[in-house]
Amino acid sequence: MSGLTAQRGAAVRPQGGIEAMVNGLPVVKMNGLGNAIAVIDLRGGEAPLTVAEARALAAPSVGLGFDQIMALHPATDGADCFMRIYNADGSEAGACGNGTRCVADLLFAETRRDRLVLATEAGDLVCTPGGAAHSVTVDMGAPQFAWDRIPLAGPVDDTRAVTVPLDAVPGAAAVRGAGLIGPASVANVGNPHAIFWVDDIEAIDFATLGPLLERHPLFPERVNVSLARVDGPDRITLKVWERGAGLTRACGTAACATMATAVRTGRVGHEATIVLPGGELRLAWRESDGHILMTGPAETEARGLIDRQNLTVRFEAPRAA
Ligand SMILES: N[C@@H](CCC[C@H](N)C(=O)O)C(=O)O
Repeated sequence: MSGLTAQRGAAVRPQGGIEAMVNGLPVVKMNGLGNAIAVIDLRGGEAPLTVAEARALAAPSVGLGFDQIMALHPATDGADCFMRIYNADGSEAGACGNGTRCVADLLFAETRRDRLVLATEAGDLVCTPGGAAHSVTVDMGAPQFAWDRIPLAGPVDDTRAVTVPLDAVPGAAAVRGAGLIGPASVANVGNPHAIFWVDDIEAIDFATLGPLLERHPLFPERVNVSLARVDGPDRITLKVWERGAGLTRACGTAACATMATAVRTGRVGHEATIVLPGGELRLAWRESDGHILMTGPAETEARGLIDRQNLTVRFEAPRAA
């Protein structure tokens, strides 16, 4: 069994690769370019995770160490499953690019199919194999740019260059490198993103500025914040402060939003490599339908069972090589 398997008395869904077992919820610890993902299977009809459960599972003592949980629920409208996405702070998100690749990688193995439709609150995502082993291509849909779809706090004519006044945030203007932050390009790719185009990413104290920008009053639903440096007509280096998770090794949706806004502002062509601290993603903005295609890896680290009563995790012993 290649999916999220676990040992318990009786499998509820013997056909499934991600089987709900009677003494715990199966969980797979994965990563997409170092973005830490926990995939939890609730397709047996178990109750959705609560904010408190998601937060408790994020505690370092539990050992899951995730940036996001992808919780799988029964499919609706013919999709292969419905995904609810939780950040480490317990908040829910409409999209997670790296997590979607992780789920698709598990379900490719479980279903032996090479096309999956994964439903989210923000829409259906079509996943296909990305070429190399455990590489996945996700059609992330069409990005939105209207101010009220980001959303922003008030009308802005040109969302390609939005001024984010630092004096609205106590202390922000004094942070090292804050003066290097110009207007942001904003986009919603199932979740909200602000991309600041900079020449020197490392000159900015992002660990301090990131959380201040995430909660800037311009963004009523908070925002994922990226620092982007254009290295050439098909290459961008990116560092991301994620809403609800902080600095992560990679953020798939940030790469998608960066791609869309970079094309929109004439910075790159329709295909590019986005370089994140955890590695590279291939991005394409398809002209025929305006959809963003993201290709990158998914990696499985460990499988285990969650005891939902006590919110603890027991990992399977690693298999002998
Ligand atoms: N890591 C993700 C994005 C997860 C959600 C985000 N933090 C939000 O709250 O919108 C990705 O790979 O896209």
